[in-house]
Amino acid sequence: MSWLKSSLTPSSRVLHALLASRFPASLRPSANMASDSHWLNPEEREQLLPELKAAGWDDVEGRDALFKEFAFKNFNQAFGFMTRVALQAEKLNHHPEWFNVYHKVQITLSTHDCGGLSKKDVKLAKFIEQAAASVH
Ligand SMILES: C[C@H](O)[C@H](O)[C@H]1CNC2=NC(N)=NC(=O)C2=N1
Repeated sequence: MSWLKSSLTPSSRVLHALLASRFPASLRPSANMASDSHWLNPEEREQLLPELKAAGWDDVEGRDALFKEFAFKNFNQAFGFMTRVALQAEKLNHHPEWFNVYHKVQITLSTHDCGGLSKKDVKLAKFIEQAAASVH
């Protein structure tokens, strides 16, 4: 990881230290830069996560994951939303962890393959936001 530290800018070095303190090395698998399913590095997090946080996605205590609860007018709207997300999840081969009770849908996003957040989670979260916004 020393190469990573030396290439970090001061701000991302601070973020890296924060991440390192929050996620022990055993939980930070080696970054597989080959695909969108690699663990997001500090720079990618600085770039990609603020937009989702502003939309209401939160960190999950003790996990490198994102969480958001959606509330719709009724169950039909909630389930229609879930159906659209489910079809996109299949297309992306990237699936949410979710819970639905009546008009509410709770969604947690993380990438099993890397043990934390990846670009696939960001991509799915953005689709989820669009799907929720188009429910009338
Ligand atoms: C074998 C298959 O590619 C994997 O199980 C896919 C499917 N859906 C997935 N969904 C999520 N959230 N994380 C994954 O790592 C993942 N991997």
